[in-house]
Amino acid sequence: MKTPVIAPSILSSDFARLKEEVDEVIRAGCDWIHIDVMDGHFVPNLTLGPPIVKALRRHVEATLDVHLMVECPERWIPAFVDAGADILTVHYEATPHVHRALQMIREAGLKAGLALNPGTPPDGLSYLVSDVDLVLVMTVNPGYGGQSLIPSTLAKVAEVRRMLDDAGRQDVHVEVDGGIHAGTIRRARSAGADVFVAGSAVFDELDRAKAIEALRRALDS
Ligand SMILES: O=C(CO)[C@@H](O)[C@H](O)COP(=O)(O)O
Ligand SMILES: [Co+2]
Repeated sequence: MKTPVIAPSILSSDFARLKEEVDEVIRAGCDWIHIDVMDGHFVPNLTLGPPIVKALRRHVEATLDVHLMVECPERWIPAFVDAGADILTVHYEATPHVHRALQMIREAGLKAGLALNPGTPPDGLSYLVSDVDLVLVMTVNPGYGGQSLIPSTLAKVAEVRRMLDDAGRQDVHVEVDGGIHAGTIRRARSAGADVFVAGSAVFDELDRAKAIEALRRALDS
């Protein structure tokens, strides 16, 4: 089983103090930072773009795990590559050319992620198992932090892990995203996830190191 990774999502951080916020979770031992890019079309919220990723890249060594909740993500891949993203995850539902989008990410030398909304069956993954380095299973409907995990998505986590292992892709990360906190992380781990996005569970707390430690303890419980 892959070593668990906690990836704090900056969506719930104080954007006016972003560098300090990110430094704080890195000091607490996190080496992935989850960055939610929303365009107000694919999801009903608007967040940030390549300049913020570029600014963070100048200051942090952490893995920048960029979650593109945007229509036609293939249009944005070059800009986020130039900005310094390490992982670019595109939504299966966001383009008719998802295979091409994944190819573009890899051709640029980055890790390619495929995201599945709660209502999307994992069947399409069977045609893409060779083209992904990460599968992000949305455990909430995308667009906002602080939502509750949708229990039915955990069966999909297990199905995705099984599909990847059956295809000999044990190397591919399975990331869960949305509603992950000390009360849900263990179930997500048991279902087969190894990367755990945590936004409000970390940044809504005053003591982030304590919040991250609580997630780690819950993982081991
Ligand atoms: O992509 C998204 C939301 O669309 C997530 O990355 C959220 O940022 C997770 O927030 P929490 O549910 O952990 O508060
Ligand atoms: Co996300």
